[in-house]
Amino acid sequence: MKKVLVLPGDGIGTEIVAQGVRVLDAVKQKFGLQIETDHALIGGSAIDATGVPLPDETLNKARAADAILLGAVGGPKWDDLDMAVRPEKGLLGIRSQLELFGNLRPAILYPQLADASTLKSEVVSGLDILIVRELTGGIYFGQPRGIRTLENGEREGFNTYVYSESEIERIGRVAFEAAQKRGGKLCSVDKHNVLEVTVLWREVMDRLAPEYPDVELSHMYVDNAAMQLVRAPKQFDVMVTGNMFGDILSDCAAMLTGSIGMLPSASLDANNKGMYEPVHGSAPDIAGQDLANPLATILSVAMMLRYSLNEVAAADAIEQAVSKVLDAGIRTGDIWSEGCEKVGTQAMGDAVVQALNELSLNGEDA
Ligand SMILES: NC(=O)C1=CN([C@@H]2O[C@H](COP(=O)(O)OP(=O)(O)OC[C@H]3O[C@@H](n4cnc5c(N)ncnc54)[C@H](O)[C@@H]3O)[C@@H](O)[C@H]2O)C=CC1
Ligand SMILES: CC(C)CC(=O)C(=O)O
Ligand SMILES: [Mg+2]
Repeated sequence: MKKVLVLPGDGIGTEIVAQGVRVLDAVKQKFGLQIETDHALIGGSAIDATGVPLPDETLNKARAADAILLGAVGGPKWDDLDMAVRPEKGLLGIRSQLELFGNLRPAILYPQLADASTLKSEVVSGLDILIVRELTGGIYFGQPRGIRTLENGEREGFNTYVYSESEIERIGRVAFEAAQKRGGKLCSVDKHNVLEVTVLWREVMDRLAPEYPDVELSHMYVDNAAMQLVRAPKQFDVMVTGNMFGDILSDCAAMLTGSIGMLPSASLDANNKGMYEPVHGSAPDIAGQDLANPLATILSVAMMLRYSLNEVAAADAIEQAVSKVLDAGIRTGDIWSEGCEKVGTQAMGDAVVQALNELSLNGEDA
């Protein structure tokens, strides 16, 4: 029996994870999977219930699980330097405690959503890129950090952008291996002209390259990468970058696919144990209104089945069910376009479950 820990979190986290769990239950039934789920608190809801954003009980359950499904954390109620996500706590705490350094963020445009993309369809049609983001180091974790008062009474805030060679090498290997399995192109994104840490980053990527002769490595500055992502995104296959640049570039890539509500992610340790979550946050502006798009979370369940639970057929079935729902013109508001049926979070979950149930086990319609 495999164990999945479910961490709904805050805001829309509870709404979207509920749909993800329904879809997981549906594939369990369809494929006879032996997977048990348990729930725990994280983020603001954990602060409210226990006083801390990452209770020991949650961390212990996470360590014992084969995979974790997370919604999102944080919100204005806890936004004292976002207590719910801070590195030593909450979301960044669980990522670093479990050493989930390898963050895979695929940005795929479903052809049915070409109209929802912010770019012209000829620029994005067929888009399929993978952003590999280092997740447990870099400026989000570097020490020292803080806000201090200077002698003149003025305050200054400071953070440290630091990566060791071994941290760069291990994320580099994840990216090179991903590129080998995909289109054979890897673009490493840095700010080599300004930041010493990324001089080292580039050096390590170059040093790894001869071990992967089937991968064509290139380098790009992050400002240009942001521009190229919206100018000609199909030039990219796999992109690898540090924690903060990857955070920003993946939200940018999200809009190429129509909405941030479409982007799933996997955060993996060295043994492919993983936490799976949508790329977006807790969206307090739409929380509790049945407006959130649950597809990023549902697609994260598919990634969980593929990467950590080794249930590839079930993962494929979820992705096919999502595609069928989009074929049928069913859309949440964020991906809606003229002529489509606008539905809420729960109805989108209903539609995916129904499409799954209608698939035959060899992937064709029943
Ligand atoms: N992984 C996580 O748990 C993350 C947590 N956060 C936290 O979330 C809170 C809100 O952060 P924001 O910067 O507003 O980012 P956000 O990603 O929560 O929202 C940005 C915009 O995208 C929309 N949006 C996000 N997910 C959506 C979905 N599934 N369907 C439709 N629309 C969606 C929101 O309504 C909002 O207009 C903050 O407390 C932040 O710290 C932010 C990013 C990631
Ligand atoms: C706390 C943030 C780093 C979360 C976030 O924006 C992300 O992981 O994409
Ligand atoms: Mg982000």
